[in-house]
Amino acid sequence: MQDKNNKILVVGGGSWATANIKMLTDNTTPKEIFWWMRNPQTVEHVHKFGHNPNYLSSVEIKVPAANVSSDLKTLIAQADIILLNVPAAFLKEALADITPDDFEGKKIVSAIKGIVPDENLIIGEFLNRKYDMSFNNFAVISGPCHAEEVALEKLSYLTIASGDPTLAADFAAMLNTRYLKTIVSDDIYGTEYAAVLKNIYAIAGGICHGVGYGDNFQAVLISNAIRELMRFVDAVHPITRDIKESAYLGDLLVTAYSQFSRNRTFGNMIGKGYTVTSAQLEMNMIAEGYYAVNCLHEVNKQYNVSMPIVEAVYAILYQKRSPASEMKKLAEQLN
Ligand SMILES: NC(=O)C1=CN([C@@H]2O[C@H](COP(=O)(O)OP(=O)(O)OC[C@H]3O[C@@H](n4cnc5c(N)ncnc54)[C@H](O)[C@@H]3O)[C@@H](O)[C@H]2O)C=CC1
Ligand SMILES: O=C(CO)COP(=O)(O)O
Repeated sequence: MQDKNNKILVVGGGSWATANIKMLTDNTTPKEIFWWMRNPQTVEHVHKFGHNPNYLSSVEIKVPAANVSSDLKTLIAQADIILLNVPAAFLKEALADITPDDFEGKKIVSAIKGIVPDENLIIGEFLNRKYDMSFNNFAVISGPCHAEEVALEKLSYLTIASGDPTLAADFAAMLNTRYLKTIVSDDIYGTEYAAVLKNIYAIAGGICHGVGYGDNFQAVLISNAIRELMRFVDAVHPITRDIKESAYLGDLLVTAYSQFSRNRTFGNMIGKGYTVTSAQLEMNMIAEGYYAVNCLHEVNKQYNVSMPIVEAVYAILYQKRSPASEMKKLAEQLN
């Protein structure tokens, strides 16, 4: 990577941002890392102790204290590449003071797996429409990868998708480590939408578990989910893609089966009878699928793809329908 692109700002203070800081600093390609965290007290804790007190607190933060701050505008001015990593529901709020001029000449990489509420736009589209960002200056990081396993240095694979193959390859080279391998792709839409949908399917899986279905049913649900996902991404962005690749099927599998999955955990609580608010309070982490299903329900009005799993989750979370009876109805439609 040319020197011009070696100043990287990570935006967000959650688990995945912390894991991304670890990957970037464990990788030996020369670079300078900056980190934006919303909360000044958290910044102060990182300055003093070199750990994020709230998420993945065992990870040692090897970023100079002077580069960690809650002043986003100033940090953006210093960076070449901005890695966005706040949940989609809070992205507009995080960027409230940022103008298209602030992003001028910068590359933006999104590690967010969500849709911007109200706008109903995936992150690439949102930045393109609101900040005039070109898809050639944009990349997405996705794939089956839980922050908790990165902290444990368990072998993981990420896909970097961009309109610019050089940006994808250069950013991938900044992440590769002993425990992290990268794959590059040009499918921004498919990669983003697959990541959004798998969160909804993980909620569905969690709800089914919560209401008492077993592993046999879960396997059928997930095999229907990958077909539903394929129908949708093919309708939105019809290019040749192999849905069995890690960024699509792999991401769905990890979220559907891992003990670390936020979305599945959230769904499980809903299935057991928690309200949305009590499940959210109990988690202290964000289940993107909760916000995404509302957006997807809207976006799909334009495409009319058959999405019975998305619709069942929408009915449970937004129309207060009974998880048990919605899942019973859904079960009739699966094969
Ligand atoms: N955790 C993971 O393993 C992975 C997460 N992602 C994606 O990364 C993005 C960030 O998620 P995580 O790091 O998992 O989040 P998290 O659930 O670990 O942390 C929640 C984050 O949301 C912030 N937050 C909570 N309430 C807020 C509010 N009212 N206003 C502004 N910010 C608020 C918190 O400060 C924290 O940074 C999501 O889009 C997620 O889908 C992607 C791959 C893996
Ligand atoms: O996207 C993720 C893993 O690839 C994280 O989301 P979950 O925690 O819901 O699985």
